[in-house]
Amino acid sequence: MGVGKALTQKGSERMRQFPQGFLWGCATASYQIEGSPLSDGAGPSIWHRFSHTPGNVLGGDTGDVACDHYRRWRDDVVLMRELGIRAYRFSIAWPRVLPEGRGAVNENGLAFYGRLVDALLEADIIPFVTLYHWDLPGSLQDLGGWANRDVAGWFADYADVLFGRLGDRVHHWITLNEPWCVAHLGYILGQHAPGMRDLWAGLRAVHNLLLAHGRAVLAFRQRNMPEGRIGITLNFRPPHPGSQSEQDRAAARRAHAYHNRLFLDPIFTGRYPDPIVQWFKDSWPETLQSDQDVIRAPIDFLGVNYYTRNVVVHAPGTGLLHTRVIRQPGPHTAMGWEIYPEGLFELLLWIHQAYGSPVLYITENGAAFEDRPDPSGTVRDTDRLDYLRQHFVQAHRAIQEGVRLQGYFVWSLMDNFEWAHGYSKRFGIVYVDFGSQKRTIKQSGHWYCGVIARNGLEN
Ligand SMILES: CO[C@H](O)c1c[n+]2c([nH]1)[C@H](O)[C@@H](O)[C@H](O)[C@H]2CO
Repeated sequence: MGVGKALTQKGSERMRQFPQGFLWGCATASYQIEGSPLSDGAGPSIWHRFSHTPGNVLGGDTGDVACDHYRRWRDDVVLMRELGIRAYRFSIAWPRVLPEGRGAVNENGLAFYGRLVDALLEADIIPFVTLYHWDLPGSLQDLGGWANRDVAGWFADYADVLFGRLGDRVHHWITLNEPWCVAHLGYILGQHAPGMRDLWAGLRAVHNLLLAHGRAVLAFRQRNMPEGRIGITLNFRPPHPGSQSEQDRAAARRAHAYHNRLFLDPIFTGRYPDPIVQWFKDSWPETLQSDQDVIRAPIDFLGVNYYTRNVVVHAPGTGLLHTRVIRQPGPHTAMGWEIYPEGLFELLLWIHQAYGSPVLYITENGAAFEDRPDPSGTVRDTDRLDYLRQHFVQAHRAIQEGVRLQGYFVWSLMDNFEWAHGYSKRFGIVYVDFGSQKRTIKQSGHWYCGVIARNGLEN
C-alpha cells in the first residue's frame, strides 16, 4: 500500500489509516488479573508459591485477589465492549485446567474459560488465548519444571486438552508468552518464579520451552482446525552499542543474539545463534537434530512484545554477557525503561526482512506511569496516551514498508499484578482501585477507543 493511500486527507486532519480488519486489542495474563488462585479445584502455580515466599515480591504482594477477574469477568467484558476493542489477548492458567499439571482435568477451571470465551464472542470480541503466561503448576516444578525435558510432553498434552475443548470457538492460539523471561528471569537470575539461580537449568529451560512450543504446534496441526492459527509471543529489546568501538559493537551483537535471536532463530531457522552457543560453551545443552525439526514446526504468526531498547556497552565480568545497559537522557517510564518509539519500527522491519516476512501481531506494548485519579475521579494519563500514540505511528510506518502487521494489543487492559513489582506499577488503560476493585477508564482508554473506531490516528 502506498503512503498516499494510508495518509488520507479527512477534513483538516491528516489520518494515519490502518488496514481494514486491523485487530486493535488489549492484553492481560491469568496470574496478573484473576485472583482466586486455588478456587474451584485449581492447583497452586509456581507464582502462587513464589509470591507467598517472603522477600520475592515488593510489599509482600500476591496474586490472591489481583483484579478479582475470576469473579468479575462479566463486568470486565462489558468494559472491553465499552472500549470497543476488537480482540482480547488473555492467558489460561494451566493449574486451573490441570491442577497437577497433567492427568485429571478440572472441569470447573475449563468451564470458567469457556464462559469467558462465550461472553467475548457474544460481545463481538475475538479471543486470542495464550496457553502459558508463567504460571506453571507447582507439581511440575517439583519434577524440575522447564528444566525437565519431559515438560514438552506435559505442555503438549495440556495444550491439546484446550484445543479439543475450546478450539471450536478460539481460533488464535499463542503457545508461550516470552520464554526468554521464563528461562532468564525464572531459572538464571531468580527474579521470577520459580526463583532459581542455575545457568545449567536455565539453558535447558530454553531448549525445553522451545521443544514444548513445537510439540504444541504439532498437536494443534493434528487437530486439523482449518480456521485455527497458532503462534508464539517473544519479547524483544533492540540493542544499540553505546559507542562505535568494536568492543561495544560486539557487546551489542551478544545482547542481540541472546535477547532477540535466542528463540527466533531456532523457530525460523532450526539453529541457535552461533555467538550464544559459543559464548556458553560447555554449559550449552546437547540438542538433537530431531528436536530442531520439532522446534521449527511452521507457525502462522509471531507475537512481538516491545517496550523499549537497550543501549549496551562492553563490561568485562559483568552479568551473563559481560555487558552493561547505559541509561539514556530523555523520557523514561515508571519502570525506568527509555521511551524509544523508533525501536518498534526498527524491530518490526528487522524481523520482516530477516525472517521471511511473517504475519505479526504486536502482542504487548504499553507503559507504566504514576497514575492517580484527580478529585473528580478522572485519570488524566497523558503520558501513557502519548507513549501509545508515538508507538502506533511507528507501527503504521512499518505497515507502510510492507510489514505484515495485523494487530496491536496494548498492555494492559487494566492495572494488575506486575510480578516482582507487585501492584506498584500501573500499565492499564483502565485504572483499578485495588481496595474497592472499582474500574475507571483512563484518558488513554477513551483515546484508544477513538483510535479503534477510526481505525487510525489523527495527526
Ligand atoms: C521486560 O519487557 C518485557 O517484554 C515484558 C513486559 N511485560 C511482560 N514482558 C509480560 O509479558 C507482562 O506479563 C508484564 O506485565 C509486562 C510489563 O512489564
